[in-house]
Amino acid sequence: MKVTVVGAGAVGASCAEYIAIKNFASEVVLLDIKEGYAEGKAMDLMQTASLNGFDTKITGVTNDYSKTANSDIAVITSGIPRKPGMTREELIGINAGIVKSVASSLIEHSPNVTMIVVSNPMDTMTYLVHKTTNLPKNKIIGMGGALDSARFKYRLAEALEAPISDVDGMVIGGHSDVGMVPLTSHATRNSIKVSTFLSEERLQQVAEDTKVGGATLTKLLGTSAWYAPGAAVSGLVQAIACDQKKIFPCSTYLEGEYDLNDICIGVPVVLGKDGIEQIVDIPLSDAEKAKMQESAQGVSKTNGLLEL
Ligand SMILES: NC(=O)c1ccc[n+]([C@@H]2O[C@H](COP(=O)([O-])OP(=O)(O)OC[C@H]3O[C@@H](n4cnc5c(N)ncnc54)[C@H](O)[C@@H]3O)[C@@H](O)[C@H]2O)c1
Repeated sequence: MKVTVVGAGAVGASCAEYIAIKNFASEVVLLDIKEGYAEGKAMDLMQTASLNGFDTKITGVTNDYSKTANSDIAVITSGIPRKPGMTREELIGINAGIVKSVASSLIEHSPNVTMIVVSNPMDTMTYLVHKTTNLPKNKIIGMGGALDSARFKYRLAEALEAPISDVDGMVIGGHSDVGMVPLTSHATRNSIKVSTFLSEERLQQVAEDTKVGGATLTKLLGTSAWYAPGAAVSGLVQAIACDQKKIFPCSTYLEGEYDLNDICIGVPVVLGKDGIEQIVDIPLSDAEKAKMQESAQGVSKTNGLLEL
């Protein structure tokens, strides 16, 4: 199993590290445009192999796509992250050009690759890959909901004063501060609806804290976060590489599901060896349906800024 990660910055390197530590891939290629940067990150990570007990071979390359040839899975993290006060949508001008050219270079050397898009604004970047490549839709996956759901579970556990392993919940919709739809009515603590333990006001607070989870960290760190994003990507890569058939909310191209068309947005999907193997249409309340439609309008507006 060969995995390429484009962008050896904060998220790319964290993602490569988690993939390696989970020890399911034979090879990870880190690629960056900055001379020597990916080579340095790869060497540093390889020097943790004997300490962390993994055999995955990590190599770093400067913009040499021939070294990525025949990758099974490729992750795109290249591009600029947001700074405090910025929205993800503001990154579109620079990141669209980067994502388009990176996707095309990857496919040139790995025509059967499954692509995971991370660069922001992620739903629009996933749509861009869908519109500008000939990859089938099941092989184009946007990562946002897996991270947002992890943040949701963190906030739920905090409110419940319960261990995170006792909590389950999912965030669908667009990967933006206003577009996320945390499914509070579906969230559970060990199969019991969280509304049994938390007031409606507290649940609303959990949802709001989840939606601004990225912005909260960007303010604290001065740039966007990387540990949880890297871990979330590694979870998707593992589900595909190991044919796990796990359900994650991912951005995928919709053709009528959730009453949406011609858009990539976060919905629950089954991930296995064929990438997105099923889109799971779950019943939503009227309020959740309305939030999903509103979220989709926001994503479509950003998609409208693309020069396709
Ligand atoms: N989808 C999500 O949930 C999520 C979460 C966190 C961050 N992000 C996004 O991921 C992206 C990366 O964030 P980061 O914190 O790792 O940023 P970073 O600046 O640390 O790393 C980005 C890397 O991309 C490289 N790069 C730029 N242009 C390139 C090109 N054409 N080819 C190859 N490499 C190139 C840069 O040299 C840099 O090393 C940002 O757009 C950020 O907003 C998304």
